[in-house]
Amino acid sequence: MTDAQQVGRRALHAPARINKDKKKEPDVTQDFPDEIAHLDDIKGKLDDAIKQANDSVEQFDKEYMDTKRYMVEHHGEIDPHEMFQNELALKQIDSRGAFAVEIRDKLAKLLDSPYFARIDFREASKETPATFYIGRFAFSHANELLISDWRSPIAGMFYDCEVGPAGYDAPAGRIDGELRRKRQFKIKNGEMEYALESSVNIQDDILQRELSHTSDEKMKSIITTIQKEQNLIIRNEKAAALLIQGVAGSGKTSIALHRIAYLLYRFKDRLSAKNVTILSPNKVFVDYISNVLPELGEEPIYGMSFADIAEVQLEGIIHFKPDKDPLETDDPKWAKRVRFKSTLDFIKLMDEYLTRMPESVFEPSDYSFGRFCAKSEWIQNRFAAYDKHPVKRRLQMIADDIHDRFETDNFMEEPLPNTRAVLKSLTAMLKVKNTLSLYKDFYKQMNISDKFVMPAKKTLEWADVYPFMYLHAAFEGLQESQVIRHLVIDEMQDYTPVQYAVMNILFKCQKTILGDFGQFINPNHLHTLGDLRQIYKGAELVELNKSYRSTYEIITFAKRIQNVASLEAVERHGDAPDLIYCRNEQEELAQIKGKINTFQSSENVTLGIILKTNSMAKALYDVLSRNYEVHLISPESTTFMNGISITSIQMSKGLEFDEVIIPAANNETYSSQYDRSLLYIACTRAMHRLSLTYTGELTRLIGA
Ligand SMILES: Nc1ncnc2c1ncn2[C@@H]1O[C@H](COP(=O)(O)OP(=O)(O)OP(=O)(O)O)[C@@H](O)[C@H]1O
Repeated sequence: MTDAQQVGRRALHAPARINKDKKKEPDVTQDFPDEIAHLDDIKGKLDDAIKQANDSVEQFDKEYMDTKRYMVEHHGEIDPHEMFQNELALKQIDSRGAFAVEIRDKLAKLLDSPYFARIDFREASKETPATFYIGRFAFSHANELLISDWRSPIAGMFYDCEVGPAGYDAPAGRIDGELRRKRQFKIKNGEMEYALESSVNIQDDILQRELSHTSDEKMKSIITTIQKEQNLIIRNEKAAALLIQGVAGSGKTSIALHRIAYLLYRFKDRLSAKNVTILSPNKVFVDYISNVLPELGEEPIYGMSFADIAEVQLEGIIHFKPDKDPLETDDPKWAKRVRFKSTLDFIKLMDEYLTRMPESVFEPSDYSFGRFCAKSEWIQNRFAAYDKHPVKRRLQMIADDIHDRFETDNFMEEPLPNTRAVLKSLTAMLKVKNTLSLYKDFYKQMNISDKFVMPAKKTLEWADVYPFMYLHAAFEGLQESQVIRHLVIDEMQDYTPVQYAVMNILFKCQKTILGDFGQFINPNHLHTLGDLRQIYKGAELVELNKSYRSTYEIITFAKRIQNVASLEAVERHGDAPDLIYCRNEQEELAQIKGKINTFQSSENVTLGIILKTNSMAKALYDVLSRNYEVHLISPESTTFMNGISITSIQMSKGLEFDEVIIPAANNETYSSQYDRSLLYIACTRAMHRLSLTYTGELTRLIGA
């Protein structure tokens, strides 16, 4: 921070963990008496509003009970019409009551912390500035807007602009002017903890203060400290597909969720939480992020995995095996098959096959019924005309056409075949009857039969599931989603081009796709960010290079493992990572137990013990659970909990812990280039403290 900036700000209550030099702490009441008075005023008005909201909730309750009682007491006497009217009334009271409860709950949350910022903005056309307080939700009282929602256009200036010339895009057009003042507050339990006047964009020390907190059980909202580059992503309304490549801890997941909250607010008339879904790596992660949207006053969104989608699409068509853990599967032929199907070239191969497929599988002949006839050339022409549709749907459309044509010609009212009978005859003209035969044919035609192996009858291995769906889309068609209007794909680097190709068929909607190609988890995936950009040609790509999660020391250490040149740490300091040599495994276990004991007596809330594989995690869990209360996060787990978690690197993706221990950090366990990425992921899960224990030689992946 420059001297000028230092002068431009007055910290009224220096953040506890940051300001280590013991300056006299400023007094909030003395330095900002106007803000204390304003807060009291707002609290009074919120109290009023809460009372009114309570009255209205009680009123709806009473109305509901009265109507219900009336219906019960006059059950035999009420005619069906009146009964229907009463039931309708009940439903309406119920939904209005639920709305009143929602308002009351929002007000109660506001009372705890009504706002976190104030901006004074003078529009160019006006003489005096207007004051806006910015909070989690908007609040109006007696027709006066007292708090603006953080997502409102005007609030955008708080994140984007410094004091001086500023402006924002209002629904009616651009409004320019001057930002005269920017203040930030921390209000907790209705009390002002600190206030800060600032001439710089979001204060670093407030950010640091937020980051230096110990973790919560679930991911939390970051509206008070959203950074300018993050705000740009959150408020991007236009991009049909937004690709966010961000280093570990850069806030990708957090921003994606805030973006959803923003879009739900901005397009409330056409977008609701049920129109949004997030594709994420596992159920623990879905649980971990589940609080963010409710905290922002929105309904939670639905989370699903690629396997969930495949199950829905392939039900009754074919079975499939779950993906194998590449770290625990020693099968080079399988690995080769998986690698082969993980590239953009593989889609190109499928596309090459698909351009010829319709004509090669359908060989029409004349279709006749009595004196009626549809010539093969005519059928062929109709088939070509419907080339935007899957093969089997085309046949359905031709069957309709034939039926219509015969009916038009049928002036003698002779008996005619129904469409189903016509379709049956047309289907008989197909050389391939189902997608499985087609899928096999693809491998045969392309001379790659060795790349397709079925683990059991009518069962695909995981690497074939999405390629199969891709062909199925062209042959029979997939069930495209009409409900989903925004799709979020997290951990984008984990999915192959063909999986994206299928997603694009299923979800023709706006997409936020985020991840980090520096955090590769699957050694058998060969695709790159460049491939993804080829798939999403018109997409906007945003890169985030600043890591907010971990201390400077942890990030500097992680860079010794994987030298991501662009990776930048925030200036938040902590202990240097601890590298602990142990003579043997018993000693290593004793060291881990020592670290657990220290953790238990510290103020930290979460400790992650992260091992390379799921089976290593299970083995350590079996030992430690004899003496400690520990949670195992395995692929079957569904929830994230405070306390001590033992898990694999694969399962730790997307999660974070106050403290992380990485056992077995030796050459034997971590040696390949691929292990580099794994170790990097494990280290960057730590927020405040990191320890690595090892026997033998320390992994050589940790550079100087
Ligand atoms: N502007 C911010 N203000 C406060 N905290 C932030 C900010 N941006 C990110 N964070 C915090 O940084 C941490 C990492 O965020 P998040 O998990 O969204 O990052 P990510 O990029 O998805 O990480 P990874 O890829 O490593 O899983 C979270 O604790 C989040 O709250």
